[in-house]
Amino acid sequence: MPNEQLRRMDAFTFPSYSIDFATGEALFDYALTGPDGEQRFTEVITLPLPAEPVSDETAATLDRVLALLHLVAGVSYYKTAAPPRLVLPAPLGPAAVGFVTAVYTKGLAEYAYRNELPHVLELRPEVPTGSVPAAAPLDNSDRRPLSAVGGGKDSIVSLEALRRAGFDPVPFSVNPNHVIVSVNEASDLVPLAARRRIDPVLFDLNAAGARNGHIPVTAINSLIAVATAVLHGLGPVVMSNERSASDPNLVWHGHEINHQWSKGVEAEGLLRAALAEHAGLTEPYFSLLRSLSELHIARLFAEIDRYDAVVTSCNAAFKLRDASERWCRNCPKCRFVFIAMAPFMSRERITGIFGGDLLDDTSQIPGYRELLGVDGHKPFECVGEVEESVVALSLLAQQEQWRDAPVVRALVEALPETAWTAAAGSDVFTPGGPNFVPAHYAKALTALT
Ligand SMILES: CC(=O)N[C@H]1[C@@H](OP(=O)(O)OP(=O)(O)OC[C@H]2O[C@@H](n3ccc(=O)[nH]c3=O)[C@H](O)[C@@H]2O)O[C@H](CO)[C@@H](O)[C@@H]1O[C@H](C)C(=O)N[C@@H](C)C(=O)N[C@@H](CCC(=O)O)C(=O)O
Ligand SMILES: Nc1ncnc2c1ncn2[C@@H]1O[C@H](COP(=O)(O)OP(=O)(O)OP(=O)(O)O)[C@@H](O)[C@H]1O
Repeated sequence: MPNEQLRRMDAFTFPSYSIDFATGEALFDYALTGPDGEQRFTEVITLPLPAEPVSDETAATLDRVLALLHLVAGVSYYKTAAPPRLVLPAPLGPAAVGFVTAVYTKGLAEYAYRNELPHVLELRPEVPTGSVPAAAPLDNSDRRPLSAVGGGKDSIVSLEALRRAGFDPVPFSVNPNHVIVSVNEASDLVPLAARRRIDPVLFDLNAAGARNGHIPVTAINSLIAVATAVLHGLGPVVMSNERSASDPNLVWHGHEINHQWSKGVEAEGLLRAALAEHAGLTEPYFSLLRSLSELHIARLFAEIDRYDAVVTSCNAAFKLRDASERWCRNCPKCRFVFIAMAPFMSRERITGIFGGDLLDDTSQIPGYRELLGVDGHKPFECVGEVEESVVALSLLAQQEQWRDAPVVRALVEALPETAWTAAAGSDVFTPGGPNFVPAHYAKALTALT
């Protein structure tokens, strides 16, 4: 469909979804409608099937989770046109409506900002009137947790914390690539995996110049994980989303724009509430690392060395096409993770993990100036707060192995006195802030410290 017709689309709708229990294949249908006709999309998500037949109770709970996933996974297709109307297919309770509204507004906020589409920030779904039958309550909180693995340092810290505390976690990933497969192999745990196939029509529309941008992918992966946990009779989905993920990058038209919104604590609370209301799940999902800063997590990661040859946090390694092998060593995330890990490792070890020494490479200085708040705003990437980068730099400046590295020297000179004062009083190693970690899981983190 030509781009001009896409831009005249009036509504985004959700015609149907279904699951085939013989294959685990779930189909999610979407439609953009407008004066020039309709553009349909189908996303296919294949869940791993359990060995035992699926009971009616499990199928009923799963159906409720898939109903939420259907709504949330629509963001990838909505964004090609950004029509003013978002028309939900069935009545929905207030918590679920609140979650879906936030996913399309706050989750698409960076997309709205970059495409200059302020109406997206104000989008309100049209919800058919009617009551929603109450879901049967399901408390699986004492079962083995499903631990989401993204291949980076954070999920490795959670996996090891859960294992060492005796929770016997099941690693789980959506579309595991070679990095995730290697991390799972290094863990020696038996993983579960789901497959997600975006409708190829989307790539054709992108190539033809359709609107594009960042989407709240963690919300989608989270619901696929919850669906898998329900299907396998497992316990809570354990995420590794840190405290700093809740911090916005900037404010635009009075709205916070946060690249990592669906990793933040607000999204976590809204998803939990939606799952409780719509699917009856009492303890479905939480982030074990929520109270920790990225720098703190990097320090914990340094205590674990069995994943050094495989750990990869760089997003370029997770592209659907033309992915990098491991760290690209030239993006904000590579720069941030390097400076966050460096204070807690030998120079030889971190150079081995990254395949190079970023603090020996002066072309990295402009990127580090952004991370340190000297230039521009916090990059639209999964990076920690400015304060965390400043604290990391101050630790490096005190270490013989790092203080004369050319990038460290240049950055130390670039930072104003006020930044050092802030770093000296920083609480980056003090856990804090709201979290949803159940009481009996709190010991998992102390197992690592
Ligand atoms: C890997 C990556 O960063 N991708 C972002 C990038 O996409 P790009 O075009 O360079 O390559 P692909 O990832 O192969 O995607 C091709 C197109 O497919 C569409 N698409 C992809 C995944 C999806 O779930 N929905 C989609 O619609 C999209 O049109 C792609 O162009 O740039 C895109 C545009 O800005 C981003 O949308 C891609 O981001 C992925 C969805 C992605 O997985 N990103 C994560 C690495 C990521 O950003 N994680 C955040 C968490 C944020 C959150 O709130 O969940 C983080 O680490 O901070
Ligand atoms: N493909 C995936 N399948 C399942 N969960 C994922 C996937 N990718 C990321 N996640 C989860 O989403 C959350 C955010 O991902 P993120 O990339 O920030 O984490 P990470 O890979 O563990 O660590 P890092 O921040 O070092 O990259 C984490 O809980 C992670 O486990």
